[in-house]
Amino acid sequence: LCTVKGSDGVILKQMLNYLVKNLQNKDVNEFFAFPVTDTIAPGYSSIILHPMDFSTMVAKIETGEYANVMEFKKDFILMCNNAMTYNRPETIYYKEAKRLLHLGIRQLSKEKLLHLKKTQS
Ligand SMILES: CC(=O)c1cc(-c2ccccc2)c2ncccn12
Repeated sequence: LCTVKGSDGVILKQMLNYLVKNLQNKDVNEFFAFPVTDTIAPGYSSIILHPMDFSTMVAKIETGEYANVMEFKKDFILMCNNAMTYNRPETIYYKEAKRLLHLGIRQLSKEKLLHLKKTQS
């Protein structure tokens, strides 16, 4: 049961869960599924000060930390930019981040979200 006040929170959560699932499906190697550790990426935590990954985004959706889609989009862009900062352009991680970023920006574009909102209501 959601009160009238809380109803938009439920709809936003549904929408964000739909969007994060769509984006995760594009990360076929699951490079962005979990936080990058210093073990697999030497010096990562001293180079990347604001780490982000899909599991963290999913947790933030559940705990209602995103007030709107724009805040969610910011974390997605942060996650891709981190990978394009730490990894060299010739690496698969950089390339995957660049591809994911472009696919995500398209999916999160205003017109796409407007259409999604219409289909939701
Ligand atoms: C996202 C990212 O920067 C990343 C993911 C990985 C990664 C590799 C294997 C399995 C899961 C994540 C990674 N490994 C070395 C250097 C960077 N990375």
